[in-house]
This record gives sequence, structure tokens and C-alpha cells, in this order.
Amino acid sequence: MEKMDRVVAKMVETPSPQRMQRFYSALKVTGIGEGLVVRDVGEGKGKGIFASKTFEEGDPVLIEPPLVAAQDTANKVDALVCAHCFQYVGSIELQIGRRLSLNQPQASGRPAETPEAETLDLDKRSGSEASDDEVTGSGQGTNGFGSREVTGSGQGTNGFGSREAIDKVNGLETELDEEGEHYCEVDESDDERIPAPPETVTALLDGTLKLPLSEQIPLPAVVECLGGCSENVYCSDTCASISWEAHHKLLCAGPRSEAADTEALRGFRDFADGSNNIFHAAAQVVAATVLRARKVGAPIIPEHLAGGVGIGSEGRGRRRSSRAVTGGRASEGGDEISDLDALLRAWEPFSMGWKGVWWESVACPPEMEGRPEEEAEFRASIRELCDGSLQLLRAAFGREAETYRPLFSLEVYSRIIGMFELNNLALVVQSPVENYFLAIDELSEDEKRKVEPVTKPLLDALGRSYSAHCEGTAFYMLQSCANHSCAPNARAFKREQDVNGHAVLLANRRIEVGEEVTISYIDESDSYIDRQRALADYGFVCRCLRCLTDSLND
Ligand SMILES: C[S@@+](CC[C@H](N)C(=O)[O-])C[C@H]1O[C@@H](n2cnc3c(N)ncnc32)[C@H](O)[C@@H]1O
Repeated sequence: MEKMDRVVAKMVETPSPQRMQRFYSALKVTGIGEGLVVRDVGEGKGKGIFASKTFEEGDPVLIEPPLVAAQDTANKVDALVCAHCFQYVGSIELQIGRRLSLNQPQASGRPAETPEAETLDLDKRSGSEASDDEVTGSGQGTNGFGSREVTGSGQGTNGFGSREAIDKVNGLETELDEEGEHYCEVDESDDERIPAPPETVTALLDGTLKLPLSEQIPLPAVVECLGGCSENVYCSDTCASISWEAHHKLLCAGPRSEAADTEALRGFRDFADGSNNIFHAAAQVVAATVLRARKVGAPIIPEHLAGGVGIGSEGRGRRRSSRAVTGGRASEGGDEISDLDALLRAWEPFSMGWKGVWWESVACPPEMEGRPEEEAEFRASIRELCDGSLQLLRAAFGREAETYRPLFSLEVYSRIIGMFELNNLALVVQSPVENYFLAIDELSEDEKRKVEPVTKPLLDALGRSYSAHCEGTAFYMLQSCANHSCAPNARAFKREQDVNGHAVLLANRRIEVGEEVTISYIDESDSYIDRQRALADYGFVCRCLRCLTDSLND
């Protein structure tokens, strides 16, 4: 076998238990996943996470930053967030002003919503929150607020609902209001909105209009991208530089970008925006791997997960010689390593992710079931989409796409996307704008009367979907190891304090030392048949105790 093929084969193989052990032990040093260990489960389930300490009901079992994450492009209109940690930035005024200016309704001449109707809407939210102690403010179900709905329509145009799959795998629940409608879904028929006066929008944007109570929800100031692009903003210089060093310097289309071909990069990004946002996240995996491979002995745990210090480094991430980047051997301080060996080392964190070839992993739309020709055509079209995206990415990376050819092969690229497809990957962050209007709603009647002349027209202009959550695609090293159970002992759930893109798992009940930590990828209140049908999308038949019992009664 040629070396190139051998490297591709190594990149797509499931890591040995020893490699897995080494990686997750190194990850422990970061403090992420304290009280958890990763090991093989057996029964064909692959690896899973196990408690190494007792967790009580409601305890956070895991709080973990993403390894890579990208906000959906369409969502950038609705939520201005740090492109590294995904906190909302700027101010409540800026968030509202942006939504109004970028998403301003046309004057429709329709009657305005009555104040009562607006209040009722907010009350419904408060009502559902009050029923759950843990849920305070808009922390309620942030993981799940209508994200399936929103991303299902907003994500890509390929129409096979890959984001729906992502949400399901994340164990995300879609919150329903009393009428069975999704909270905070982007309501495109929301044409009862009354446009805000342009001068109000301008004043919100330039900071001259201060909203009552907004100082109670301060947001970090906007920090620009180091490369000068308008795509990414940050909450701090630290986040800006971590993102820059981790991947963005090769994916930035700004004037100080280090991308090989920014024009080609724009082509790649336009293609992702028009087809599937997963490609943006996949590009981060590729860029991060190239940047790590350029160094001699990249640390096994990427610096940004380890608080700025790479862990498990052999050579502490020194820059490789430029000769190495062009295809020769690097020799620095006695280290001799070929580009392809460097690539394999750099790939290590991503090799841990559960993968499948994208077009094989995607669930076939139900209407194609039992129609093999249509299904084959459907899968071929996904393969074509994947190939189209890869060609553009290769062009954007120029010579390095040759140096690290296995990384730019369809075999590897399709599995990177398959990894996003099959893991726990929805990125959802609650909007502080929702908290803001809830705080207004909780004022006394007297206080409310004073502020409503300012806040009511804004709510009328924003309409029913007055706040929008940040949504995107992410990959989490540990959360992605959580296996499914129809009676899970943990759930993905964002509390009020969880204001960034970290994954959060909470214990559903006491979890004993040695127990596997499981979440539900699907709506576990469904019937046995429906659960099995939904799980078929993930390529396995659930044999949890509940399913075994239900199968006997069915
Ligand atoms: C997000 S990954 C979970 C971690 C995975 N076990 C690993 O080794 O990385 C999802 C995949 O794990 C496997 N899996 C998860 N829960 C399972 C279950 N209850 N029974 C069988 N396989 C399961 C399936 O192959 C599924 O596609």
C-alpha cells in the first residue's frame, strides 16, 4: 500500500483501546470531565462515559467547551455572539437593533398585537418555567428551544434534515407552549410585526438609546477578528487569539488572513451557506489539523481545551520548518518527522470521534423507504455535495492540500462530516434578549407602565419570535461519547448560568460510581416502535432495559 493510502486508512480507523485510553487520560488533566472516565462499553456500543464519582440528581455531570464549533450563517443575523465561546456580545440594545435592522418587517397595515396578547405570551413562558425548579429565567430548555424546527429549515437546502438528526442525537428536547407550538421558533409568517421607526433602530445600534433595565444584563464589548474579517467577532482578545491560532487564520477572508487563497475560501463559504452549514464546522476540523500538523509534535490535547497550554506535547508545538510544509522532512532540535506522520499526530483528537461516511450515515427520508433506486440517487447526491465542498476547500488551502493530501481525501472529509452527523453536535446558546423582556414582564404594574412606551414598540417590531437563540454545529470530545438510553440517567440541558457554547449534562437522578452516563438521542416519551424507528437513523437497535421490557409487551 502506498504511504498516502496507509495514512488515509489510519485516519479513518477506530482508535485502539490503548490510544483511546491515552487520549482521554490526557484530556483529564484539563479538568474537563472530572468524575468521568471513558472506556469501551462492549455489546458493540463502542466507547461510553462512566461515573468515577457519585453525582446527585440535578448535579452537572459534564460542562465542556467544544473542540470545534461554528454558528449557522443564517443565525448570525439573529444572534451576535463570540465566534469562539459563543457568548452574546455588545449590548441588549445592539442585539435588538441588529435584529430590527437586518430583519425589519415590511409595513403590512395589519392591526398591532394587543398588549394583552404580548403579556400572555410571556406569561406562558414564565408558567412553564415555574413548574421546574431548576429552570429559572430563560434557562429553560435552551438546548432545545425549537432548535430542531429552526435548524431544520435554516440549515442547508439539501432537504434531508441532517440538523434534525444532530438535535436528536444531542438529546435535545423541543419545548412546546400550551398550544403545542415551539417557543422562539423563527416565524417567517410573523407578519403582524410593526416596524420600529428607523431612528429608534439607529439609536439602538449606535448606543444612543439606552433601554430601561438593560444594565442588569451586561454583555462583553465586541472585539474584532485579528484578520479583519466581518464574519467573526469575539468577546475578548483572548477568545480572538485562541480562535485565530486554532483555525481561523486559515479560514478568515479578511485582509490579514493567512489563508492560501481567500477568493477560493469565499467560494467554499458561499457553497456551505447555500447547501449545508456542517461544511463550516468541517473546515474548522481541517484547518485545526493543518495548523497542528505544521508544528513538530503537536500536543495531543489542543491548546484551547487545555487553557492555552497543549497537553501531551512531544516538542511542545514548535513551528515546523517551511520546508516541511512544502513536502520535505522537518528536522528541528533533533525531531525528525514526515509531513504525513505529523498529520497523523495532529489528527489524534479528531480520530476519537465516532464516524461514518456521510452519505451512508444520513437517514433516508421516509418517503424513499423501500425504493432502492431513489435511495441510491439520494445518497449519490449527498456524495456529490460532499465532493463539491471538498474541491472548493482544496482550492482554498492551495499547496497544503497537497502536503496533507490524506486530510483532503474524500474518504477522510466524508467521515469528518459523518462525525458531525452521528454525534452530539447542536450548538445552542440562550438569548439574553429573552431574559431582558422577561425581566421587564416581571416588573410591578406601575414600573411596567413607565417602561412600556419604550419596550412595547420594540416587542411589536420583533414580533412573536422576539428573541433568537444562537445555533450552530459543534463537536464535543466527551459529550460525543455519551451513549443513548431510553431511560437515561442524564440529559443535555442549559441552565440560566450557562451562557456560552459549552455542552452541559445534568444528572436525572443519583448516578453511582461505575455507572454508565447515558442521555436520550430522541424523544424518550415516544412509544417503543417510534423510538426504535427514530434510533434506526443512528444505525443501532436500542437494547436498554426499557426497550427490552417494552418489546415483550408490544
Ligand atoms: C454519539 S456516539 C456515542 C459514542 C460512541 N459509542 C463512541 O464509541 O464514540 C453514537 C453512536 O454510539 C452507538 N450507540 C450509542 N448508544 C447506543 C446504544 N444504546 N446501543 C447501541 N449502540 C449505541 C451508535 O453506534 C451511535 O451511532
